[in-house]
Order: sequence, then structure tokens, then C-alpha cells
Amino acid sequence: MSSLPPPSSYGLQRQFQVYMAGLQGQRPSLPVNPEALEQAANRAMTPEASGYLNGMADSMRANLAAFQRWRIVPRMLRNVAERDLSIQLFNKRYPVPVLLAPIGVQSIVHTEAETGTARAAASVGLPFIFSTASSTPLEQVAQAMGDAPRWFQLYWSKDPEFNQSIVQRAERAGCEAIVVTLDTYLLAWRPSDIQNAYLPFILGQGIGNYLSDPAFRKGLSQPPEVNPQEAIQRFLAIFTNPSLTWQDLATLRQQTKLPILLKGILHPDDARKAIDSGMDGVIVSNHGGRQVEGAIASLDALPAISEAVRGEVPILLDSGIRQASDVLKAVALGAQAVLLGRPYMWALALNGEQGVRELLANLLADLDLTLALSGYASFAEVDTSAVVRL
Ligand SMILES: Cc1cc2nc3c(=O)[nH]c(=O)nc-3n(C[C@H](O)[C@H](O)[C@H](O)COP(=O)(O)O)c2cc1C
Ligand SMILES: O=C(O)C(=O)c1ccccc1
Repeated sequence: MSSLPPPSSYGLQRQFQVYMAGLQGQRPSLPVNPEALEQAANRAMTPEASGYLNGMADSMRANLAAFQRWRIVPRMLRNVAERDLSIQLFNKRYPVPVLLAPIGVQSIVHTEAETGTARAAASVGLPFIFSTASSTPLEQVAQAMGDAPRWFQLYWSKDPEFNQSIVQRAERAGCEAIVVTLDTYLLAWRPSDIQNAYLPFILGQGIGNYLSDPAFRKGLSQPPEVNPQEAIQRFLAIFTNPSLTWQDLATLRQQTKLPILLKGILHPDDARKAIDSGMDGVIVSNHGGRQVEGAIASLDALPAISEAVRGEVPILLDSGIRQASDVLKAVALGAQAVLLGRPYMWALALNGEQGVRELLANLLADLDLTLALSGYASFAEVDTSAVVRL
């Protein structure tokens, strides 16, 4: 897609670009500091959307606090002039150890929604993980990206025909891996949504992949264009699926040759079970603190999971990634890559595709400079000796 500068100049080039624009009187269009970005986005969104994004408070604070407890210990005089920020996952190279987390219902923050995010991700070559609960059908999102990398996140519904159909659609749309989210078989008690009496799906938002799916449509007596209420009811009926067990993974394993990762792993024994079930990777996640209030922070769960996995499959992590130093800390503690969540939604809310492009360009620069200034020329060199726990 776009022609990127060599990785060892992401940082310098971006700084130069920003300072030169400053000479013309032009400032970044978004707050660069993550907390300021969050505050600005919260002011720009409707109270319902901002309440939905925020979710619950305590588990999210725990995620941020866990990153605070670990500190980077920079090393000096190690010639880091030539840097390679890329990583390899499932035989594919990606520019940096960051993917865009699957986030549903993006239409509630900006009309460009998933298409805007997809274009921005494509502009820097970071993989975008499409959510099952996308506002926009995945084929349309894929089309906006050219051949840039994309993965697919599956919400495993009660309807086996829909599940099979959506995985096939994801394969046809060029998705390179399947992420099965395990922690959302029910939607949690979310005080702000309850207070606002707001759930986007009931308004028909975030069900684009369902409405466009032939298997889903077969379960309806009338097309969703004629009877949207029936389609919404059907979505709500099949989405919750609390009877799933580890045995059920065998079905999915047979349906796709793509690598499968399980998202929402927080216990080392569950990471082992994922491997024993033939899964190809795990994503350590407490869903951005949105499901179990009081849940362990992802970063706190990572060391024991890393020990249990023993390098047999890749480990990814999300929940609380806000800046480059967080990425380095997660990599030091055993993650091969991380997923960026809310920060790109804040950027999308404020300035659509352009906002997400700016955020990602800044993140690449920050990653390059943080890696270099910590004394490393690649993420492969970063291990537990890079950090210390307070
Ligand atoms: C508004 C919103 C919607 C989300 N939708 C999904 C989803 O559809 N599928 C999924 O697996 N995770 C979903 N997540 C969770 C993210 O994938 C990710 O785990 C989380 O946002 C990471 O934490 P962070 O926001 O602190 O970076 C959602 C998160 C938010 C904030
Ligand atoms: O809100 C969420 O966290 C989430 O994961 C979700 C669940 C269902 C549909 C869309 C998003």
C-alpha cells in the first residue's frame, strides 16, 4: 500500500515531519498523550458511546496499574543504529509487534467505522482483526484494505451453520488467522450501559456480518430488510453461548486450516489446554477490563502463562496497551505481540481514518525510539532482563 520508511527511521522521520509541520503553524490533529486523547474522545462521543467504550472501571485500572509496576531498565552503548522492528507470526512478517484488536460496533463512534480503521491499518501494514460484531460486513472492510494483512475474530454463536459460514467468508476475504474470543459468551453487567439503558445491538448496530450472512438469513422468516426486529432478536438469541466447552474446539479445528488463537486466556492451565486442543496461539486478555470486574490484569497473568507455554505457541496480549513502552514491557514478559484496543477507537472518534492513521504513525515512531533508547535493535532481543518489577 503506502511506501514506508525503513524501520530504523520511523522515529526520526516522524519527529522531523511533526516539527516541520509545526514550522508551518500546524499541530497534530489529535492529543498525542494517551490520557489526553481519551479525555478528548470522551468529550466528542455521545454519552452512550463513551459509556459503552469505557465499560467497567476497576479491572481497567488494574490493567494500567500492572504496566506501571513494571519499569524498563535501559542499556547503553550497544550500537542500535540499524534496527529491525518486525516480527514473525505463523510464517508471516509484520512490521511491529502490534495488531489492531477486534472491536465491534465501530459505527457508534464514527460513520467511517471499520472501513476507516481498516484503511488506516493498511496504510502502515499493521494487521486489523475484524470483529464478528462489526457494523460493516467483513467483505466490505476487506475490500477497503487492498492486500494488507487482516485476521478474523469469531464470536462462537449457538448456530453452527452461521459459525461455519462466517469462518468461510473470513477465509475467502483473505484473513490470515482466526481469533476465537472465549470470555464473552455472555455480556457482563456493565453499570454505565445499564445506567444509560443502552445496548447498540438492540438498535441494530454491530450486526453487519450477521445480516449479510446466508446461513443467518436462512434462520429468519423474513429478510432483515423487511423485518429488522426479527433479525435483531435472532442475533441476541444466538450470540450468548455459555454451554461451550473445550471439546467444542475440535469442530472449528476441522473447519479451517488457518492458525487459531484463543483470546481471553488468563490462567496458565487454560493456556496448556489451548495447546492440548490443537490451538496455534493464545491471547492473554481480560477484554480490556470489560467482562469480569475484579479480574486479574492481563500483564499480571502473562509471566505464569509464558512459563506454562514454554515457547510452544505464540502468546499475544491485550488490555491496557497505551504507548510503545507498554509494548516493550509485554514483549519482555513473554508476549510475541500485543493488540491495541481503545486508543484507536478514540482516534477514530475524533478524526476518522485520518485520526487512526496519525495515531498509528505516532505509535510506530514511539516504538522505534523506545526500542532504541532501551538498548535493543530488535524485539527478538528483548527478554525479562529488560524490565524490573517495583
Ligand atoms: C467498544 C469495544 C468493543 C469490543 N468488541 C470486541 C469484539 O467484538 N470482539 C472481541 O474479541 N473483543 C472486543 N473488545 C475487546 C478488545 O478486543 C480488546 O480485548 C480490548 O479492548 C483491549 O483492551 P484496551 O482497550 O485496553 O486496549 C471490545 C472492546 C471495546 C472497548
Ligand atoms: O463490547 C464488547 O466488549 C464486546 O466484546 C462485544 C460483544 C458483542 C458484540 C460487540 C462487542
